[in-house]
Amino acid sequence: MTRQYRVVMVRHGESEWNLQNLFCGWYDAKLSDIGREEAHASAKMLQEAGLEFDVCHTSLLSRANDTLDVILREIGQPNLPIYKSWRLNERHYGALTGFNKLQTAQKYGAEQVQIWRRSYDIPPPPIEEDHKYYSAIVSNPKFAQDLSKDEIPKTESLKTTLQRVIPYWEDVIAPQIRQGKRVLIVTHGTSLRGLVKHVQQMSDEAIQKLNLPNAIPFYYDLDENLRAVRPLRFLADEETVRREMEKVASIGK
Ligand SMILES: O=C(O)[C@@H](COP(=O)(O)O)OP(=O)(O)O
Repeated sequence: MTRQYRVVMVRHGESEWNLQNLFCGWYDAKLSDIGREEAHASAKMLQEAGLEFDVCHTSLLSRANDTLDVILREIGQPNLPIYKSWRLNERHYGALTGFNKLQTAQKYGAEQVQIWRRSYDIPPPPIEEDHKYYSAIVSNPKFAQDLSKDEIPKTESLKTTLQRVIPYWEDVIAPQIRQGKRVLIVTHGTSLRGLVKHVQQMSDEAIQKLNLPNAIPFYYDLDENLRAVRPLRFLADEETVRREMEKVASIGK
């Protein structure tokens, strides 16, 4: 019989900067109060689906780390091994970091903003040293262990994000899945879209239309080559998923 594996993924709960509709990227925004509640709700969905884990993966950013902590406590697995990597960080939003998405659309046009947000390979303009949030990002001590200041990206598209996410999947996550470990990944919109594209072998065009909601877990059943045997499945009803996806797709209020 062909061996099948499962992997579960969750985008973090709403962050303070999601709430304010700001481009966030590598800025270390905290979870909002709603985001924390969403993390609890997410844990409940995992529990109701009877899912348990052996190991989990997250980025170096608080919004993903704190969502994972809430989930693990709530599902009664607070002591699971947690792997944290910069490779799972959100895409770097370059010079757009800290700007309001709607105001940016009013300035540059909604079409341009959607190109920056969702195109496969067109990155936002790079962040410059005099940018308000440049120092907060390059001086974040969490990044210093793995990256020199010069190695921290200045901007990233989905394509360049994938170039760092996929080696992590192949070298760290995939071997654990093959060993039969039940893996949970809690990270960000773009790093997850990179994983989805890879696992589901989506085209550069198709992935541009996918908007991942905050804190609704989804899973893949994988074949022996760790490719999805069917599209991702969310642990929420279709109407909720559709509504939450639309919220993410919109440039916002
Ligand atoms: O960086 C950001 O602003 C959001 C994604 O924003 P969009 O690409 O959906 O505009 O990332 P996340 O909240 O998943 O960490």
